[in-house]
Amino acid sequence: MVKIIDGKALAKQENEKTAHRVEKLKQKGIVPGLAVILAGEDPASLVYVRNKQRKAEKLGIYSIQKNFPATVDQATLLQTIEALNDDPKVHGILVQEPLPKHLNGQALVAAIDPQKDVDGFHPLNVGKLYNHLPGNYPVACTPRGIITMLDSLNFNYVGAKVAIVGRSILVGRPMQALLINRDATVTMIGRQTPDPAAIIKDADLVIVATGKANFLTASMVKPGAVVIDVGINRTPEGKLVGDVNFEQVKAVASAITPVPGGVGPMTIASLMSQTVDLAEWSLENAKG
Ligand SMILES: Nc1nc(=O)c2c([nH]1)NC[C@@H]1CN(c3ccc(C(=O)N[C@@H](CCC(=O)O)C(=O)O)cc3)C=[N+]21
Repeated sequence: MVKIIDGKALAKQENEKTAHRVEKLKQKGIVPGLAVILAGEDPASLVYVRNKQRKAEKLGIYSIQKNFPATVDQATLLQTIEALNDDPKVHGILVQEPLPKHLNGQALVAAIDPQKDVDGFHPLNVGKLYNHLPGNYPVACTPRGIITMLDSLNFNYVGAKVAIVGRSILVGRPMQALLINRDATVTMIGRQTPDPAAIIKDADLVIVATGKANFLTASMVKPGAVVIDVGINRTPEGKLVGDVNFEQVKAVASAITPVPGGVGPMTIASLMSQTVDLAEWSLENAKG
């Protein structure tokens, strides 16, 4: 029997822990703070940003939103980031993707104080993750949520063969680092990869983040593999679907994430717990 990995239930568990940690911090006089910067009116972004803010408030996290028109210039956003870097009420800052084309997203992320980089996208934090350095630093929220899901299955990383489809800095690359740091053998699949189907068919764990509905079909998957679907696509009828043909693949996989109710809710839960991590770490740093 296939296990459907319930991202909503796991996110609820994590959020309960987060709310409890927020309470403890409040007893020490600290309210964890999250600032979200949004430029433009991408409809999906508006939904995610609203969800993040709602969840933050529900968990007792202080939430600030900085909204700008799509025409906002780079300097204004840099000034906003600098002010948030200096604001002691703010422990986590993120710049919502995608950004309008005229803006330099990398320069914005690099301007965030690495200790407030709640997305884990700052080059310093990416470098720490890639080097598998010890110590506390933020990591990208979607891969972090996927690790929580795999841990809930007691997934055996050591020696596992993993195929990751998609090489973005949001998902594929940090996912690769987290998995190789756990002694998995990871193959990255991009547009130019020869014979991706053969690589996927050999994998014990397949993570798909391509943005193509129905990319992964049953015949591509090794029987008993674990399948994680990071995709979010809207069908012409307005239905939300992932990158995996769920109905087909669930007949072959040993465990699979649904869309919606899989990776998405875990991403938000990870963002919330990482905001609290940053607040806790700032307290430790203040002690010296
Ligand atoms: N700087 C930055 N950080 C991000 O973490 C980030 C981003 N930019 N840009 C866009 C992606 C996407 N993302 C999602 C979060 C939650 C759901 C989510 O909750 N999905 C629900 C369904 C929500 C719906 O109905 O649309 C689900 O899968 O069950 C989805 C996608 C975060 N992202």
